[in-house]
Amino acid sequence: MKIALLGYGRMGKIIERVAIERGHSISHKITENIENIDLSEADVAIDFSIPKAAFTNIKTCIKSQLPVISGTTGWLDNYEQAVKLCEAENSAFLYASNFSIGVNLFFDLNEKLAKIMDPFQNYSVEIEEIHHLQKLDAPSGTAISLAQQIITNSRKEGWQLDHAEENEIPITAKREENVPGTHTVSYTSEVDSIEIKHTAHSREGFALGAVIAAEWIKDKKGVFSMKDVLQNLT
Ligand SMILES: NC(=O)C1=CN([C@@H]2O[C@H](COP(=O)(O)OP(=O)(O)OC[C@H]3O[C@@H](n4cnc5c(N)ncnc54)[C@H](O)[C@@H]3O)[C@@H](O)[C@H]2O)C=CC1
Ligand SMILES: O=C(O)C1=N[C@H](C(=O)O)C[C@H](O)C1
Repeated sequence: MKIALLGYGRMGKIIERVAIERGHSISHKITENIENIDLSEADVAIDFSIPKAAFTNIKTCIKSQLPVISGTTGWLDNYEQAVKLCEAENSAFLYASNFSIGVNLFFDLNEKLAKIMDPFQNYSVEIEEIHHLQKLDAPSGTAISLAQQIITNSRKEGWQLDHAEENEIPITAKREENVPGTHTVSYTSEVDSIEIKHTAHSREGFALGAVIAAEWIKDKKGVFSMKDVLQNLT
């Protein structure tokens, strides 16, 4: 499979190595605007770029009938538009705030825990994410996914960075040198705390999940999530 890498930074370079190890080749290594680039040689595009470029990259691929997966975070205001365009063009698109298989298992745990905890209103829930100093967006896309899962499975109605109202989930975003990505969901009462935590030890897991998702979407049409990919792995 020939892969167009939209974004060739920290993630793009690791994805290149993982993809080659799995027998694929890289047709494009793109680090700037793709609108005038011929992508016809590629079988699939993997977008790990920057928040302000992701939507244009995704639109360009959808309009060219090039299946595209995106891991770029911080562009989700335009997500619904990408979904509508993909449906209108009968193309293929998958966004995941986190491609790591471990984080997607953690997402399942988070949904289950939110349901279990909801009747116990003496526990307050909060989310903490820690990432490296170069990260452009806050809170992380993964923290937003965790918050949305809790909202769907509890009485919480929204989330806020730092200061949340009673009916909202507070998210704390910390930036520390060389942290690939750590997420904690905690429920605290006066007498105790319950926590679930995912710690990425490197970026390998994100990259492997992205290549697996790209292999999976290659011959499909539609809008997908990592849940669709994982259903077919087990
Ligand atoms: N979903 C997931 O599993 C993960 C998501 N991420 C997200 O992926 C994105 C990229 O992360 P990193 O590789 O660490 O960032 P990075 O800053 O190392 O790389 C970004 C790359 O995008 C390029 N770029 C800039 N404008 C572009 C354009 N118009 N089109 C294509 N490329 C362009 C830059 O030249 C650079 O090569 C971030 O949004 C990050 O939050 C990161 C890790 C895992
Ligand atoms: O920017 C990163 O590095 C990461 N971004 C993603 C996010 O915003 O959740 C995923 C991962 O945590 C690494």
